[in-house]
Amino acid sequence: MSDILDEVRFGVIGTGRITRRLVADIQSTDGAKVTAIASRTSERARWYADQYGIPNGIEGYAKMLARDDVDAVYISLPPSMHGEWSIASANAKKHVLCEKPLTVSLAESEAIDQACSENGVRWLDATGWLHHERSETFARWIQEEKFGKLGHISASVSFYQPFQSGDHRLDPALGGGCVLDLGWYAGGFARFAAGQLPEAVFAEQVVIDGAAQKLTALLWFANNLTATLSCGYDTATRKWFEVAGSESSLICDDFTRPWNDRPARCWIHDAAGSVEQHSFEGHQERRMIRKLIGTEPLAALHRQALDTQQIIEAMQTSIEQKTKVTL
Ligand SMILES: NC(=O)C1=CN([C@@H]2O[C@H](COP(=O)(O)OP(=O)(O)OC[C@H]3O[C@@H](n4cnc5c(N)ncnc54)[C@H](OP(=O)(O)O)[C@@H]3O)[C@@H](O)[C@H]2O)C=CC1
Ligand SMILES: O=C1CO[C@H](CO)[C@@H](O)[C@@H]1O
Repeated sequence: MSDILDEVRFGVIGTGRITRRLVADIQSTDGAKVTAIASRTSERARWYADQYGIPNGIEGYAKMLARDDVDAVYISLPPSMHGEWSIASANAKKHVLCEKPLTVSLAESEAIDQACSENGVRWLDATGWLHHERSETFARWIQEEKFGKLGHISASVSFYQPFQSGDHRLDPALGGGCVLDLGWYAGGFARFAAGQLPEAVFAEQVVIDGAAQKLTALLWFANNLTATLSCGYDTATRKWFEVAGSESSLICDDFTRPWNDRPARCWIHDAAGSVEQHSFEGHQERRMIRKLIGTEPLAALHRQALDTQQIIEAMQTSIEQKTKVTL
């Protein structure tokens, strides 16, 4: 029996920067295709559909959800709109692939999980790196204690962003700011490597032009495992992740979305000074889409997403109250 449904037809909501990448990823995934794209305006919907070879360009997101030729929805909107449209998609009996960050609060993320479960549809957040073969290998290595006893995790995620006016990343009302936008990657990696929620979190942000543009955080896990997170929009692409153990340390670069035309790398440094390089081929987004439209349980990925949302919420509380927050 195939682990993939015969053919899953995706509708896309939103026509932003990342959409064209994911549309191409869906179109090139076995068992998936894009049948419709919805925009706030008919002009943009039609232009986008023509440009990217999508059969239907639709004005208004709700109309997409009423279509019979859509089985799953990819939601590519500013973060404050993720909850509303994911839940509406689930209630319309469509599977949900929602961009990161899943939502702007743990309660809203849990509501997506509940709506999908009540409607018998599947959901994933579009956090591509989790699905790369490299990440799955890290999880196995950590499980096998390849690095010895874990002592520290470090995650740095930054992009140099010369913002254009109106960018949702600068608008707190749209879920903007790097605590959610980039903290999702860094906090998510810490949760992934630790395999659990932290016991406590302390975070600080730097606000520039009305939005958080830098984030620094400390996380404390059980058994004296600690993590440091550093995110920002003010330095050139910096996507380093490190897992340090009693015997060796794992370092990897280009973490969030390794380009498809070059291998994803990592290095293991041991106490004697030797360095081992590993390379992984593979297309993380296609693997992610196949998991969504497949039949394997997604509970562990849901837990990862909900825990990441909880870490972000704890960081937001810590920033607001200027105190260490216990989870
Ligand atoms: N997985 C990844 O690697 C990446 C993920 N992302 C995530 O994808 C999502 C979208 O980001 P990005 O593509 O940069 O966003 P854009 O600003 O480029 O696009 C967002 C789209 O949302 C729609 N929209 C609806 N209401 C609003 C509003 N009030 N303001 C702005 N746009 C609105 C618009 O589509 P329309 O007008 O057609 O309806 C717009 O094109 C975010 O959650 C972001 O975090 C971003 C980059 C990479
Ligand atoms: O997820 C993301 C990765 O790339 C961007 C930089 O262009 C981020 O801001 C974004 O939201």
